[in-house]
Parts: sequence; C-alpha cells; structure tokens
Amino acid sequence: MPYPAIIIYILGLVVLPSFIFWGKRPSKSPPQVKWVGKPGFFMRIWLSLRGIDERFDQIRHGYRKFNAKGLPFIISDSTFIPLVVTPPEHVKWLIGKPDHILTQRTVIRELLGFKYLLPDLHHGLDVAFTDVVRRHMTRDFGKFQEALYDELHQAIDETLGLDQSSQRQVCLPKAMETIVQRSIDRVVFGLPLCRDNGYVRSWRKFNNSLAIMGVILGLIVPWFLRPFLGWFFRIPVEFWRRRSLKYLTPIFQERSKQMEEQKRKGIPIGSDMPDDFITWYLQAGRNGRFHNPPDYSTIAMHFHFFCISFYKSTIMTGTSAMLDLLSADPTMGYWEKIIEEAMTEYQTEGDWLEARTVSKLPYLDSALRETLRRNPMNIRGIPREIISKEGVTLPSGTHLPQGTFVTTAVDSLQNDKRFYENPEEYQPFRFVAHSESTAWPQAGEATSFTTTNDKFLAFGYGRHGCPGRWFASHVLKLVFAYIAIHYDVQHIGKPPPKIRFGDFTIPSLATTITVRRK
Ligand code: HEM
Repeated sequence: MPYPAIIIYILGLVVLPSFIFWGKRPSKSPPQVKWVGKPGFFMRIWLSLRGIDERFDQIRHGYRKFNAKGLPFIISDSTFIPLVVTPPEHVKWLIGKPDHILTQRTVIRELLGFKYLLPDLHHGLDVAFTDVVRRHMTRDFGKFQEALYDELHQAIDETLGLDQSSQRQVCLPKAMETIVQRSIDRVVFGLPLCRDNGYVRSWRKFNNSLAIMGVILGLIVPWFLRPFLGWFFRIPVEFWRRRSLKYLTPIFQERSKQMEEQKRKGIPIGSDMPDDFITWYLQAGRNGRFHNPPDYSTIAMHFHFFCISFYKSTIMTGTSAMLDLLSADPTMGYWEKIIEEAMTEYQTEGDWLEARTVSKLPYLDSALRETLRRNPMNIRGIPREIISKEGVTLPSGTHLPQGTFVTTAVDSLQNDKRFYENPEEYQPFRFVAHSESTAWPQAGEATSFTTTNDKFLAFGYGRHGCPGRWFASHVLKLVFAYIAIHYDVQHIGKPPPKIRFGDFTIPSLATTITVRRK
C-alpha cells in the first residue's frame, strides 16, 4: 500500500472514532468576538499550529489590538480549542462570578490534559485539599519551621557544596529543583517518608511524567485526538502512580485506622500523629470535607496529584528570580543588597528557627514579585468555563454562550505601560516602600510578593487565587537568604533567553552558576 494511503488510513482510524465517540469540541467561538490574526478557516488552523512557538506574540498582538480598547478577542489554542481572552477591565467581574456560572476546574483539566491522564479525579477531594492549604500553609509556619530549615540547609549544603577552597559550577535549575523539592517534601510527607529513596524516586517520576505528559497533551495534541491518544500518554503516569502509591496508601490506611480508634476512645483525632500534610488532609476528610469518601488508594492518589501544585511553579519562580538577580547589571548592586538584607536579619541560629524572620526581607520580597510580574509562568491566567445555561454577558456587552472558555492575558497585562512604569525594565526593588533615597529606580507602589490584585495575576486572583503563595514565598525566601549568606555567587552576565513554549515561559534549563562556600 502506498504511504499516503497508509497515513490516511491510520488517521481515519484515529480521528473518526475520536469524533464519533467523543466528538464534542471543548469551548465555543462566539461569532461577535473577533479572532486575532487574519480571518479565514485555513488561517485559523495555521495560527493554531504556530501557537506552540508564537503564542506569546499572538497574545500580545491581540492584547494591543483588542484588549487595550476594552474588547475581548479569540485565539485558537494550539490544539484547536478557541479561547476568549478578556480585557483587564473584566478581571474583577470574572473573578466575582460564582462557581456555578464560571468554573475553573473543567477548563484546567482539559487544557492541561489531566482529564485524560487521571480520568478518575474526584471533585470532592480537591475542595478538602485547598482547605488544608488555606488552613495550615498560609500564615502559621512556626509549627514546621524547624523541620523545614533542617531539610533546606542540608539540601543546600549538599547541592552547592561545603568546600571553601574551590569554586563549583552548578546547574541552577537542577539545583533549585533538588533544594525546593526536598524542603517541601519534608513538610508535606514528613520523616521518614521524605528520605525514603524508593518513594521519593517514584513520587518525582509520577510528578514529572504527569507534568510532561500534561503539557504535551494539553499544548500539542488536538482536542479531538486527546481521548484516544490520552490512553498512550497515561502509560508512564499510571506506572509511576502505582509505584508511588505502594508507599503512600498504607500510610493513609494506617493513620485512618488510628483516627478511627481515637474517635472510639474519645481521644482528640490526630493527636500523637506526625503534624504533616497527610494528617491534616485526613482530618479535613473526617470533618466532612471528603464528599462520598472513596477508598484509601484513591484518596492517596488525589493527595499526590494535588501536591504537584506545590513544586513546579515554586522551582521555576526561584530559578527565574535568581537568574534575574545574577544577570542584572552588577553595578546596580541588586544581589549585594539581597546579601546585606539577609545578613542583617539572620545573625544567629535562632533567627533561622523563627518563622517570622522572612517577613523582614522587603528587597527580596520585591525581587520575587518583579520576576513573576515580568515573566509569569503562564502567559494566560484565570481560565474559566461558562457553565450557566444562559451563558454570560461580559461588561463590554458581548454575550458568551455556555461552554465557552475564557481567560486573561496575564503576561501582557503585567507588562502594560498603563499599569507599570517602564514595564520592560527589570527593577527588582520597584515594590519596596522607599523611605530614604537609594540608587534604585523607584517606580511602582509598595506591594508584597503575595498580594494579588487585578494588575498582578501571576497567582490568579479572588476566590481561586493560589492559596499556597505564602508558603512558596516562605520557602523561596529561606533558600535565597541561606544562599546569599553562605555562598559567594558570581554574576552571570547576559541573561540567558527564556524558553517560550505555547503558554509557558520558563527559565533556560541549562544555565550554570559558579559558587563557593564562604
Ligand atoms: C511561586 C509559586 C506558585 C505560583 C506562581 C502559583 C500559581 C498559581 C496559579 C496561577 C493558580 C491558579 C489560580 C486561578 O485559577 O485563579 C494556583 C492555584 C493553586 N495553587 Fe498555586 N502557585 C504557586 C505555589 C503553590 C504552592 C507552594 C501551593 C501549595 C502549598 C499551591 C497551591 C495551589 C492550589 C491548591 C491552587 C488551587 C486553588 C483553587 O482552585 O481554589 N501553589 N497557583
């Protein structure tokens, strides 16, 4: 059989069943909203295909042409899913709508491919998870500060080295990954699980395979092929999920049994148990936050799945912020100011064990925010699906039907001259309240890293804004302060180009830095 015939035959076998059995395109393209780019069916297909490497420019173009005039526009996702991008004026309206009108759950699962990689995701369990993050990981870090610092400083010492006599070349993204992962693992899983090599390996593989497969499926595979190809993408995810659950499920089972026993004996539930995320999650479940509780393995699997939100964004933000500081003009003295500030606040071992010390680092806080302002990890944000039957009418008067996916151009908005002075310039201390005259540019209002508003959407905004941002900020500040005090780190000259892939902007993965223990 000639090759073209074979290709057509295979495509027919794959595409047709996909259309027939699952063939409802996610999202709609309301006729009254304009598309970005030239009109026409084939042009839209072309723009969709170019979305992988040109999404950044496409969105910035649409933002200037439509959003800047208060109008929405449509871009076609690289997987041919149309997305309505709403202007900055609509952000408050968007986040104010209740979940039964606009939901973020379905759209995230479709756009990141989770719907196909973990089809048994249980809606009730994520509410419990978000509750636990809100309750235990927003303010009171004192209860795990000692454990966190213990793991974090060991991870940094081992990764960057203790030899004071010679310099060491370190791959920054890899080092940040190891340090942040170990630190967070200690808080989430506690000892001894966080040091069990077998578990840690399979958990990381599960985490990575889900992230990689999710990004490929969500950014490259057209929507009509996902239900079919999703089965193949699931293979590594399923493999590592089973492996890691072999360790985790018995712990969930054991602690649940203990809690049952405590309830029978009238002892406070959760007492005498490790004060970690597993216990908090099970406690939340017992307090009625697991609706129709499934079996332990499913609960443990969800736990793993949700925990993924802890890691990648924190690692990427840490890597980008460090690269921004080290590649800025050395004469500005940005990194040196971070060192000075850290040395002032961390003078004794006790300062490291006091969780509140991190709140005394305004310059570092501002530098982290500036990095996320200039380069939010996802150039789009606040994704929502309209689920009310009647659809919704945007403040601009445009009606959008049920099923439409809407989103906001986070990167363009955070780099808009109307909202930030000289937005293209890296000014790490632009958010510091300047009481004295300094050598640094002073544009912008004093705001903290974790403050969300309609001009800073890198953590989302409103009811579903990231509840883990205080924890991420806490971990990153400890990591930066420890490195600043204990290591000589060389400036790296010209900033390495960022990787832009579909909707994501991530730091160059191969950048090395030169360090020496002080
Ligand atoms: C710098 C690191 C981080 C960034 C940039 C980030 C960013 C985000 C963004 C953009 C959202 C979506 C908000 C929306 O849909 O409106 C989100 C949601 C979420 N994040 Fe984070 N995040 C980070 C770290 C963390 C950490 C460390 C945790 C856990 C401790 C966490 C837990 C969550 C959870 C549970 C949600 C879902 C909230 C909900 O649906 O109500 N994140 N995050």
